[in-house]
This record gives sequence, structure tokens and C-alpha cells, in this order.
Amino acid sequence: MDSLPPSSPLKPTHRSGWAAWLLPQDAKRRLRTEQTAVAGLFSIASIGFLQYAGWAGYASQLAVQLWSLVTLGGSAGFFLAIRSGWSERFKDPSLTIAQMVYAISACAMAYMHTGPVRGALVTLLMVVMMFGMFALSTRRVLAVGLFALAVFALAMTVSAYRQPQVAPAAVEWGHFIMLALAMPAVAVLAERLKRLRRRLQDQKRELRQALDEIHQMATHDSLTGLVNRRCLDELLKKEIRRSARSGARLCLALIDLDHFKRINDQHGHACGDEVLRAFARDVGQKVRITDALGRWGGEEFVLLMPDVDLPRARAGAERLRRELEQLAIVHGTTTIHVTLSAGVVELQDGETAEALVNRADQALYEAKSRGRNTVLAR
Ligand SMILES: Nc1nc2c(ncn2[C@@H]2O[C@H](COP(=O)(O)OP(=O)(O)OP(=O)(O)O)[C@@H](O)[C@H]2O)c(=O)[nH]1
Repeated sequence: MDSLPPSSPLKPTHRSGWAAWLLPQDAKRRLRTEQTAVAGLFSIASIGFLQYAGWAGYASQLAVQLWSLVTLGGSAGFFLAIRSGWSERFKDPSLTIAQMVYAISACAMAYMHTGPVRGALVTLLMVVMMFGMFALSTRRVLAVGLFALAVFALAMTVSAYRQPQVAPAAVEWGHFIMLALAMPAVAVLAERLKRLRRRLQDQKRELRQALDEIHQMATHDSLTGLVNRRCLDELLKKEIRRSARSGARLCLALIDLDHFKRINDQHGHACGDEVLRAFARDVGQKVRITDALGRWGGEEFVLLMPDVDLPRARAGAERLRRELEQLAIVHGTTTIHVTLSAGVVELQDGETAEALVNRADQALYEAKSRGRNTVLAR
């Protein structure tokens, strides 16, 4: 029974209907699928534009329909590859470079067939580059940029050669020069985005570490490393609620080290601290995995034992008593033997946490008055 686990930043989200069908439960795959879906929606919008160019007579119907088919097929293919998890066999499961190369080639193809409205394809290309800027390293953005330049240079040459009236060489040169100037700007922006992303990741990691430390400090005792009273309080209340709901048994032992003041007085406070640590470390190890041992305060400890009856709980506390009795605690040149007394109680119907601990305290008091080194159950 451990205390509250730190929260995970990527939790599965439960959706229903078409959203559940479209988007996977796995958080990382869901994010990749969403990004691909956004790129796909953009492709569909660009198909709309090409259809308009065809309808207005600026582009050949055959080229428009072919381009629409290629774009739609490519978008659907990438979506399915990512949605199904197939792409996870690759180093980049988002298939960023493949998606960009595909989109750039489709844009260049459309460029050759859209006559006077072909300039819009250059804008489309810049949007494709922007998608890549968020995911790729600067070096890769530059490589993809060079590929785009080469493919568009080819498309421009073919256009100028095939339709010199619609695509004069001078205009094509102008388009090319603008494109060539835009690419370094894309690389600079990609670098800045990368730095920003790295800083955000660092901050996120530091924040998570700080939260883990705060969580540890809020729930654990710094001297012994055991859960502290605040956490024990929460666990106890939770177990009482669970017991009220399911009827499960719950026992609690209040444990106190005998004559602890003497150890402090005779050997010093540091030695007393070492005894507390040794108890937590060596005796605490013998506690069952389903039980919880925590520091209640000073030299007092609480052992929470869910799902056991009183005789078994008594036996559990008795085992700890025997362990401690046999333990030789070494501090510097001093070897110390210490014993414990414990009061063990079982939760009764309708009993509160406070009342349960009070009864354990009374049992502990009785154990002390019977001469210490005693476990008393009632
Ligand atoms: N070294 C050390 N001592 C502590 C710590 N917390 C409490 N103590 C000491 O524990 C001692 C408890 O003393 P008492 O309550 O008189 O109990 P006791 O001497 O164990 O006697 P009995 O319980 O009657 O057997 C006190 O001297 C506290 O100062 C701690 O974190 N470290």
C-alpha cells in the first residue's frame, strides 16, 4: 500500500463516437494522429482551391482531378499509417519528412498545371515548410528546403519551356528567387523554434522534478524516509472508507520505542536519530507489502494493516517486536539494543480514525505498564 503516485502528464483520454474511432487512446499516438489530421484538412482545403482553378478554366481538368486524387490518397495513407500505429516502427513515427516530401512533390506537380494561378502553390509550399519547422531539426529543415527548391526549379523550368506565354522565364526566375530567399528565413525560424522547444522541455522536466520533491517532502519523514503523519492520516481515512464500503477488516498498531529518552541522554541525539533510522530501515523491511509503516511523531510509529483480523495483526506487530529485540544498532563505537511496545486494535463498525488511534494509544499505554517490550491487542 503506497502513498499517492505523482500524476502523469500524458493521461489516456476517453472519447466516444466518431472521435473514439478517429483518435487512438494512446496519448502520443493520438497527438501524432491529430497533427496528421490537421495537415490532411489543409490538403482538403487546397484540393478545393485546385478544383476552383479547374472550374474557372485556369487548370486542365485532368491535372486537377489527378492532383486531387494523389493528395487525398496521400493524406488518407499517412493518416492510416499513423492512426494504426504502423508508423511506430520508424525512428520518427510522425513520418514528418515523408509527409513533407510527398506534399512538396504534389505542390510542384500542381504548379506545372495551374497556369496563371500557380503562384498560390508557392504559398502552399511555405505552409508545408511551416509544418516541418515544428518537428524537424534545423539541418533537416534545410535539407527538405533544398529538396523543395530543386523540385520547384524543375517545375518552373518545365512550365517556362512548355507554356512560355503563361509562364515567362523572367516570371519563373522571380518566383524562384523569392523561394530561395524564403528558405533561409524558414531555417532561422526553425532554429528559434527548436531553442524554444528545448527550453520548454527543460522547464517541464525541472517542474516535474520539483513537484516530485515537493510530493516526497509532503508525504515522507525526512529522517527515516517512512511516510509521515499527514500521509498516514490520509491512508487511514481512505482505508476506513474502503472498509465501510466493502466490509474489509482493518487493524492498526501504535508502536513506541521503549526508554528512548535514555538513549538520547546517554548516547546523544545523533545516536537517537540513528536508532530511529535503523528501526525504519531494518525492521520496516519486514513489514508486509500490503501494510504501511509510517512515523507518527517522535519515537512513535503506526503500522496500518488492511484485510487482517486482530490475532493476525497482533502476530504482525509481534514479529516486528522480535526483530527489533534482536537488532544490534551500531553508532560509532556504540552498539545499542532497543525494544518496542505496541497497542494493536481492529476497526469497529462506524469508528472514526481518531477513535481508533485513541484505542490503540490506550492499548499501548497498557503494554508499557506491563513492563514494556510488549505487544498488546484489544
Ligand atoms: N534523537 C531523537 N529523539 C527524538 C526525536 N523525536 C523525539 N525524540 C525524543 O524521544 C524521547 C521520548 O521520550 P519519552 O516520551 O519520555 O518516552 P521514552 O523515553 O521512550 O519512554 P517510554 O515511552 O515510556 O518507554 C524524548 O526525549 C524526545 O526528545 C527525534 O527525531 N530524534
